[in-house]
Amino acid sequence: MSGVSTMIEVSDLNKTYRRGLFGSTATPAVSDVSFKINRGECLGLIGESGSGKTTLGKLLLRLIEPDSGTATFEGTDLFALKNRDLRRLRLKMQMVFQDPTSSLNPCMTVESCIDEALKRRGVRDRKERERERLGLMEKVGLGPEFLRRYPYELSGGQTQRVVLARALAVKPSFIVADEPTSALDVSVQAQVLHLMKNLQAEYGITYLFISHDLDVVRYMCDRVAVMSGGRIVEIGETESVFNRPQHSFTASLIHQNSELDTFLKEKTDSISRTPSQDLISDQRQETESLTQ
Ligand SMILES: Nc1ncnc2c1ncn2[C@@H]1O[C@H](COP(=O)(O)OP(=O)(O)OP(=O)(O)O)[C@@H](O)[C@H]1O
Repeated sequence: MSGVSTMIEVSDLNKTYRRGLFGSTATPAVSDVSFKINRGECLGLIGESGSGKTTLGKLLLRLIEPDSGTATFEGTDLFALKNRDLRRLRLKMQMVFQDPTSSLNPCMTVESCIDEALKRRGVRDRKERERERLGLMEKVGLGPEFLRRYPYELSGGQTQRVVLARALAVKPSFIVADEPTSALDVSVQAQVLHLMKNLQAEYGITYLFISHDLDVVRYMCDRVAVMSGGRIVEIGETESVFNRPQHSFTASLIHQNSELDTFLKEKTDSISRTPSQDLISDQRQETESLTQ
């Protein structure tokens, strides 16, 4: 593809969690993982629970350290960075977690949360921060009145919007979104996904989008990587992976998803049909008995 440039390049990344005396209990989480993320794209990461998706996201943000392997971010060796250089790079990378409520400090108002992020970016002027705060709130679809609220005074969807505003405050170029909407109601989920897509288009943000929900991944992502047992078993354009999976694991994941969809649809249909049909037939019987 012409005009495609690499933002992140990962080679042979490995991470094993160790616990117990001298690390006697080992859980391999990421094994020999290599892939690229292009600038401005949304790369989806799917796979069964425990396959290493979150660990991979955390490794890319240097929230945890790898055992071996390399990763570059815009050509810079990610794992060689220290202190100030690492702090500077961290401003370009943000993470949005599944549970928005635990992402915000409960003792800080929305205003202080966003203000802190702006200060971290080095915006010294108070008036300038105030202007940016209002602009960010508008971008995520929240009025200025929300600035005075504490996290416990927000709904799940509003909290995730604040989390996005705070992430945007540092002007990131890369966001790891780990199940960002799975704790939200379906209608709110759609609004937040739509917002994330708009923000991506407006700011040219690159996403690593981790999700169990294949429909969400299909809507959001340009390409998708499939993880199983700590390895990436398949990576490609989203539609081609969904329509022509190359790996048996991907095929079974898609199959399970469509079976689940059918099951849930049948359940919802029967739940929404049964009471009203019962009610109609009850009413019919009542009417019939009244007219007899
Ligand atoms: N801090 C930790 N210490 C020890 N083991 C861990 C730790 N975090 C994760 N693991 C283990 O590493 C493996 C990969 O976990 P990870 O959270 O990356 O998977 P995941 O694909 O994101 O799962 P899920 O979809 O359920 O969130 C799992 O076996 C998990 O139990």
